[in-house]
Amino acid sequence: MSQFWKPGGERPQLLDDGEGGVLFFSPSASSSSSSSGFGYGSIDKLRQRLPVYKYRTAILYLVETRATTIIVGETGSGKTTQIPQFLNEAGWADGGRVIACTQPRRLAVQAVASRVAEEMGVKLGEEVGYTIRFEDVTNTDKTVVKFLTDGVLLREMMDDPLLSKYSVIMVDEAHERSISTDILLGLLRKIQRRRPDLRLIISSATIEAKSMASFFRSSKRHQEAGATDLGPSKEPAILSVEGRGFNVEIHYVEEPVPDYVQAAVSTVLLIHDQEPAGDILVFLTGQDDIDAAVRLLTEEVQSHGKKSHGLIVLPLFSGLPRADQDLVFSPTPRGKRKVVISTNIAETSLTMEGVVYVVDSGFSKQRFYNPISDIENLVVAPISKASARQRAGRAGRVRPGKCYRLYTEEYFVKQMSSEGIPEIQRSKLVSCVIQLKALGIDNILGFKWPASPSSEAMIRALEVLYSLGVLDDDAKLTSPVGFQVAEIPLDPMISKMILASDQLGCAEEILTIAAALSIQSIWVSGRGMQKELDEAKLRFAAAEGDHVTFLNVYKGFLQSGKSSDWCRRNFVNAHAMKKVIEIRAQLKRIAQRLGIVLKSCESDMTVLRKAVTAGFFANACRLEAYGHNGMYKTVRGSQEVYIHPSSVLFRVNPKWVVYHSLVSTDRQYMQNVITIEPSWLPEAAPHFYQQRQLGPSIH
Ligand SMILES: Nc1ncnc2c1ncn2[C@@H]1O[C@H](COP(=O)(O)OP(=O)(O)OP(=O)(O)O)[C@@H](O)[C@H]1O
Repeated sequence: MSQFWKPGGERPQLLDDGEGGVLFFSPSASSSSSSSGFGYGSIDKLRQRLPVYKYRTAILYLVETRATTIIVGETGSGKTTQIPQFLNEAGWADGGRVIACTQPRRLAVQAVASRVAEEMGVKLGEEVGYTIRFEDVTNTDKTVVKFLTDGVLLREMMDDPLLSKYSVIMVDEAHERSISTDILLGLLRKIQRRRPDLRLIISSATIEAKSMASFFRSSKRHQEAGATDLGPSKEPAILSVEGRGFNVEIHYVEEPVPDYVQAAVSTVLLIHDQEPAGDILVFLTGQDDIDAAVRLLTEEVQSHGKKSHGLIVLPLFSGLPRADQDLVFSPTPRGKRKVVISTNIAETSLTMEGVVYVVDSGFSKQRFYNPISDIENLVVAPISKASARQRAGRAGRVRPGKCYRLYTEEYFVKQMSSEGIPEIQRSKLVSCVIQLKALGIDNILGFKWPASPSSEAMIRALEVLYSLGVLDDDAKLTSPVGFQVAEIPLDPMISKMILASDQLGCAEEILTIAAALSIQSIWVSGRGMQKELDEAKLRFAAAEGDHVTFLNVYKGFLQSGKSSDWCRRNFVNAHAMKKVIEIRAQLKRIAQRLGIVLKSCESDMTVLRKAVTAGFFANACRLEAYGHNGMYKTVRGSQEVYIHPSSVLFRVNPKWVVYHSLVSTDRQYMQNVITIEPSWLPEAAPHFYQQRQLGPSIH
């Protein structure tokens, strides 16, 4: 049975609800443990006033005596920033050991590490550091508290399978159930058996605490009643931290809104007009929505409308260059109000000091994969109640706040699902399988997951990896290709494309393409000005397709001296181009480490198209019916797909193409499309495509 604690006393008292249930604190806005008398004092005083502080002794006692502690607490209760400090103060980082705290998102890792360094009065990168993909701000001799993405911790296992330098690993925001979190939980469970000294903390605002506890519970044989001389008890403890930050008043719309972007913009203007000072954080779904909202608000500001006087409008999404992300966290000038328009990257762990108002569209972009058709879509889908609470929790962190939900209360109560579906059950598993293989997990189908993925999805992934030449007949990583692909921290299809470009002599161009494919779009959103955007695209359009068009835009951008003005005139997203340059520089470093020769193919686009095919052959499609927007079928699954209107090949009807991704609206649309020759497919993946499968295409 799980055990519960209440605060107070040196040695915490056991609290049991009698039914093995978890004592969740009500998410309603009515209570506020720290709002009264919370003045601005020293950092120590602020720390002591956080709800989690009262549980300091209980947490340390549990970590001492239990292998796994599950901590459930409201947003803003202080889990992320305080628990690693408690552990450090209690000596868990003595003797050269390190305390790790993982987050699903890079932005949260950076922000939380800076905050904890500030609270501890140390320089970021010394006692407190962080590591995210492509960026390591730690000091091997000094760092005692390290924040990192769960993906990076998985990569660290490749060099140190038992994660031996860590004394405690805190997996934070576990409720998000990202693929990397789930893989990590599965592997940590294995590591625990070999390292009784390792302690795990799983923390979240809303987590299925009991199912998580049973996942970490050992078999009966290993169970113990309490701590013994042989080590900590294997029985996981559940601690529910009661109390929250400041009051957040929730407002709902009375009627469903027809256009959430427009509704978000109107709500921002209304708040600005009617509410006292305080920044606004708006949650939309992706770069396209965000660009549209930023434009609508900026136009309003530029027209000097009274309603928007003093507004500073800033976008926030993962593809944003570092300097622009930093703007979001910089203090708001006196007399101004910042409006940050974000994807769900701002949903968890972040504290933006000035934010008093949150506007929640109720949607986010989510991945959905169908293993039968082998199609993965990124679709705009309703969020869960857990996400809605996280979003509201971005207000009320340093003072009371308000959250405006752009959906009705009835919808929230009756229709919104309480938790999202774990990402592992709705994603393609190619990257996940290669990671497990690289970690020496041979029996992938027997791996114990917190939530099992479908076996069809597993088999599909094994099949693709085999065709990519990454796995051999015994389903082991091939040498060198498999090991190299596993080493590049990108989608294996992109990694394979990069390796192929070495042999084909076009790595210079392919690195640019790989960088452009890893951001959402290099164009500004077409909302409301599609015609101008289409005309601008024509200036760069290449007959071969979008990948070569990227190269033309990239050249133009460099020739303009990376000018924002050039971007504006050409409807190119300046933020996105700066990010492409950043990512390309990182990829170049990786390529050099792998010994890839950075050669240019100059104007030979055939080798470049062959390199793309070497990675993306599984996404090959054949034209089935000419038309205004011709109908294609995927070669493997015979699924009906169409070229997306944003592609330069829209309406061109090329006979054979490969695409980078699919998006589903009224139909399945291919995004980022390039023309190929069918004879390249069996060349690139002989096991995947036999010549007879390809058949004749229409002429
Ligand atoms: N950068 C910051 N500036 C000012 N206050 C901060 C900052 N970061 C954290 N805080 C304060 O510490 C509190 C606790 O933050 P913390 O991230 O530890 O909470 P949490 O329980 O992990 O919540 P969540 O799950 O929402 O991230 C915040 O509500 C805020 O009052």
